[in-house]
Amino acid sequence: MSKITEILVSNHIPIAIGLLTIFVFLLYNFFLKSFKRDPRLVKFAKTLPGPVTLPLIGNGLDTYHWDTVNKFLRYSEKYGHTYRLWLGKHLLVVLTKAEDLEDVFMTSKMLGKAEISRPFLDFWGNGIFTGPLHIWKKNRKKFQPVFANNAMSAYTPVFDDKIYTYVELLKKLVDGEEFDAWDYMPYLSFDIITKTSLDFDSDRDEKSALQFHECVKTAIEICFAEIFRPWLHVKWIGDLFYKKLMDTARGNVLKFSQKVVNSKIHEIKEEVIRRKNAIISSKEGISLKSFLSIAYEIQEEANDEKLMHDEIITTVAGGTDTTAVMTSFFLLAIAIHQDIQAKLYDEIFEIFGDSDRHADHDDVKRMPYLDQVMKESLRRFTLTPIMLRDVEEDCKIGNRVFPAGTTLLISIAGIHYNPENYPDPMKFNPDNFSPKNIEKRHKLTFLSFGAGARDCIGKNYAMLEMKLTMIALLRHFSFHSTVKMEDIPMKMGFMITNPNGYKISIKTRIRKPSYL
Ligand code: HEM
Repeated sequence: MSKITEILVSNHIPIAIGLLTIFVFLLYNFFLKSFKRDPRLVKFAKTLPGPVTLPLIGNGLDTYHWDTVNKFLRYSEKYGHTYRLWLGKHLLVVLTKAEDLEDVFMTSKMLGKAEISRPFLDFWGNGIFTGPLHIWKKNRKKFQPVFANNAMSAYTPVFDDKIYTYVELLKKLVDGEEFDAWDYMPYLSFDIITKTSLDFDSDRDEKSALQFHECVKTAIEICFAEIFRPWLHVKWIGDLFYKKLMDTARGNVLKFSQKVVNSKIHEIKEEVIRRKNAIISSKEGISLKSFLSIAYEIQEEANDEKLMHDEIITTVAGGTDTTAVMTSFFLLAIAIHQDIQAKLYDEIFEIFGDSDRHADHDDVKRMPYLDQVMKESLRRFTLTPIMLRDVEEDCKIGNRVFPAGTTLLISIAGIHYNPENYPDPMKFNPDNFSPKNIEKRHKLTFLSFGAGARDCIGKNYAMLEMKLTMIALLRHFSFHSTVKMEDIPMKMGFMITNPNGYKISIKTRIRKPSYL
């Protein structure tokens, strides 16, 4: 029998109530201290509209569940393009107006990732996605040449080789039942990113790919929970729920990274020497070993092996689910919109006719409609619906001065789904990206790859990979689906997904344009 029960049983109820009151009082004070808000932020928050806040947790009951990003969209309709939320001691200001974002992306005072997104560090560490500014500045510059536009031709043969392996696999599904594109796309993305960045052949090693994907998914979900459920901001409480899971996820991807480095250490060292003698900014300077050798150099300079693995994990994670989710959504969208698919194939036919020549980087540049459809997919299925940044010094954004310490929640979804930017925003309409329509809009109304100095370093790479994939697939197959556009659910976390899968069927492509 426990002490408290004994006390109750022996009729000492007042003592028990007293102890309970003291416990609740101590707990309240603990949270009061942990969630103490900066008076400057409190004063600023009072000037902004926003939902009712509760003591201590603020708007934690609005943001604790997985529908949070959808809620942000509904709040934008109610409170306008700039509104506030409190999560514990953190003041979040949600921004959804493209003009205001100019002030955010044009200054160096808002380059740091938000303090509230600290849980990301447990998985991605000090890699360029999450690392502190002084490390990010140095390392982003070092990796820039490997992701530059003129480096892409070094990767094109790999893209091509891996994509055609999947073309062969998909041939077995021709004229069959509907299947889930997701059963293929993550493996293709993983094969491509591991070969191009690590010169490592994962060759449809489903176990590694699946494990990597599961670990990243787990980490993203834990981060989402730890950020948007303010009671988990207290580190020991967050750890109580998630530390073991997060440690396992990180441990598994680390093992993969260590396996690759150990198997390649001699080649990496040779490449470090070769790169020192090459002109790095030219495409000849870039090879499949460049990324790994830069990561190795970073480790040597900082005398910190963890940093090399942080960079490897960051890039492999950044290059797997992102392109896999987007190509899956893209296939589903064109399978539903046969007219768009026909127009896309016409553009492909215009360049290749019925030849079997494989596409290269230059072909891609001659395909404006493919670019439009790709951008519309990135908008309509906004992969990363939000970004978090901290205001490091007082700054003017729009017509307000934001005090240092404010967290900015840049709602990419809020911008992409705003009918003022894109009329009928839930319609899949590649004309949104016709040159005429692009010209009419503010440039920051398309934010799929972020913007400014901290935009997606892999954007050229991702676009080329996805476009080459689509060209190869469309030249071999036509895509069909019984799914309706309005029935596609979007689970909005830090990365959107479709919990129902991407159900498509395929037929052999008849190599004829629609006008013949
Ligand atoms: C459809 C594909 C992709 C989309 C939509 C996408 C989107 C984004 C966005 C929005 C950011 C900014 C995040 C923030 O500031 O919070 C970002 C950053 C980043 N992305 Fe991507 N990404 C894609 C593909 C890739 C690929 C293929 C790679 C690697 C090869 C990659 C690597 C990174 C890295 C390392 C960062 C951090 C950059 C920095 O902070 O300097 N991404 N991405």
